[in-house]
Amino acid sequence: MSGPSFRDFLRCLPKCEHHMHLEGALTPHVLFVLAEKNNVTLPQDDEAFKSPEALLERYQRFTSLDDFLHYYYIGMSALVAAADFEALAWDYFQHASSDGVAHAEVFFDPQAHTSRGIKYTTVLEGFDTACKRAEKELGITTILTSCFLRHLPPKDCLELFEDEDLQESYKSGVVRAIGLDSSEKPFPPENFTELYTKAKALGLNLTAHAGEEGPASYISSALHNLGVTRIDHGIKLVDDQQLLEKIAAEKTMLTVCPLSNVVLRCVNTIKDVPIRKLLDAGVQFSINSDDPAYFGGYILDNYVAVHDAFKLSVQEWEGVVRAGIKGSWCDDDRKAELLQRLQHVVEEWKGKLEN
Ligand SMILES: Nc1ncnc2[nH]cnc12
Ligand SMILES: [Zn+2]
Repeated sequence: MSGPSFRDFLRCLPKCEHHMHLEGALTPHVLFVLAEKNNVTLPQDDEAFKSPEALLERYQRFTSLDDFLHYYYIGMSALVAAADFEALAWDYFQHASSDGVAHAEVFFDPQAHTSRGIKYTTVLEGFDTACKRAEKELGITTILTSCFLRHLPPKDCLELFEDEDLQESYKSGVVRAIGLDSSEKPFPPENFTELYTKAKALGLNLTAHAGEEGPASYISSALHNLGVTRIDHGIKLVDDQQLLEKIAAEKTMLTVCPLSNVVLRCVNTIKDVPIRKLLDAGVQFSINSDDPAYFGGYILDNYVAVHDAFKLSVQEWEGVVRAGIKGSWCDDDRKAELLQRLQHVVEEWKGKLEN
């Protein structure tokens, strides 16, 4: 009989997920079911849309971030009713729960829906209902982050940010952060300074994708011009030693997404994700799934892939999970609770894994 595995240990850790796009939980199967229900016509001229199986096979062959985004935006055209958004998010939370996620800070892309005539309030109603259910039934605390699409004109992003429905969602606390995502190059963070200045004035938490495909200078721009308190991806940080030291000293957290980086060809293999370099430099980071339905794995698969490639010790895993808890935007009581749970899990597993 085999003993407990490292995967079991990693599952038991009270993990925080900080980088997950709810629209990225749309599996090919659900996409086809919703397209049929909502009378949405999928592209006829792309063989990949012949069947869910063909689409899944196409997902194994992404060539870049933009190649993925092409499918990601078509996919979400199947989402129409509040119930669709709710079902999508609920499906994610169930996966997150079985992977041992304790706290989830999740992204969504309002412009990808409002641009095709879906009301922001419809999207939010669905996602917020699923978040409340996750808190009640699964004990997962949640934070919603509205992301702005950097390939669109900054003035359009600003206009949507100032829309009455978005402002209401920020002021009521239903949405507590903003982010910046989509095609990274050539859309540098400084294009969005005004948007972030306004979001900061509302007391929102600030983050931005930077240094995924784009250069390390996008990371410093996000920090200096946007005032973000964390960086999504940020793997290009290792190209700038001075910035690496500054981020380590200031304890700015990176939300690293290993399987995503491999599937989108930002790196060749998991071993090329700079996990060891970040650990050695004392940079705080969390490990996340990004778009699990597109990249072949939820959060635990990402943890396991990192473990298989880098063989972190129990103590190192404790440090990664602790950094994720401390870098979360939940309140101090929740953080204290999760830190205590972490200590118990590590105590319990130390003996089991080292014997
Ligand atoms: N990995 C990623 N990078 C940028 N924008 C995204 N939107 C969804 N996933 C993304
Ligand atoms: Zn992302």
